[in-house]
Amino acid sequence: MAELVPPPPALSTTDSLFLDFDGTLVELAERPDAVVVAPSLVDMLDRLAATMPGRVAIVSGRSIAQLDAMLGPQARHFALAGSHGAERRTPEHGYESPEPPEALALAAESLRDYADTNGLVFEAKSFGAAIHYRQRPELEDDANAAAAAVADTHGLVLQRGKMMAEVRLSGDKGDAILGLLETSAMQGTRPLFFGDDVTDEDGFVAAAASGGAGVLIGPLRETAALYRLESVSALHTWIAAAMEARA
Ligand SMILES: O=P(O)(O)OC[C@H]1O[C@H](O[C@H]2O[C@H](CO)[C@@H](O)[C@H](O)[C@H]2O)[C@H](O)[C@@H](O)[C@@H]1O
Repeated sequence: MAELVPPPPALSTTDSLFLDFDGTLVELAERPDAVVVAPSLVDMLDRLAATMPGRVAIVSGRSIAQLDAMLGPQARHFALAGSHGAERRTPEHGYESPEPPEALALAAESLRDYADTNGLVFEAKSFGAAIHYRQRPELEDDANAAAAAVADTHGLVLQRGKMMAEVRLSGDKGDAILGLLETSAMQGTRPLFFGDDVTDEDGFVAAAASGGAGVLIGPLRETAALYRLESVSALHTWIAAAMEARA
């Protein structure tokens, strides 16, 4: 595997930034609700959004409600694609989402039962539900099989993630990025997508196909990303340097 270099810290008026949340902007935690969002990070994102009006987006597996709760009112200053792209909020179009099918609620109930029975963390989301086995890693195969069966029963998509399995609506982060690139602020810009997880690979492919690039956060692995940054804090440093270079 060839090593990947960091992206040049150069931002132009023709760039758009797409940022994954968990493991990219914030460090992973033991539980979904234990993530720490430093006020300094929110302030930095706010300044970034002011530097690149309409051209900063968070693209996350989290729901927009979860992102709002963690980021506070400043989350309104950038675009959000939540629930792996099933819902989004942009300055141009406001909030957009499909009607959640009844199957989602039924699937969530099944996953909650499974999590309760097995001592796993259950996470309810707006367009999906997840079970987390970080506290019981020995259940990885069983939890993934259970989530796969629930997804299959209810016609939903199985999404594997870091120490979790989720059932959700179809679509992916690549679709989310391509959709956001059609908004007037981002049209024709070069997308850079920063992400750490396998769920971010669709986004790396979409960014490259649109003339931009993916940036893998964390250890090197097989990836469609063109660049790599070592860690969450390396990304924070990169954003600060990129803003400084533009100032
Ligand atoms: O697309 P992302 O913004 O990276 O969200 C992906 C999932 O992130 C969260 O789970 C992950 O982070 C948790 C907190 O650090 C961690 O405990 C868990 O093991 C990770 O998988 C979130 O809870 C999920 O809903 C997101 O889909």
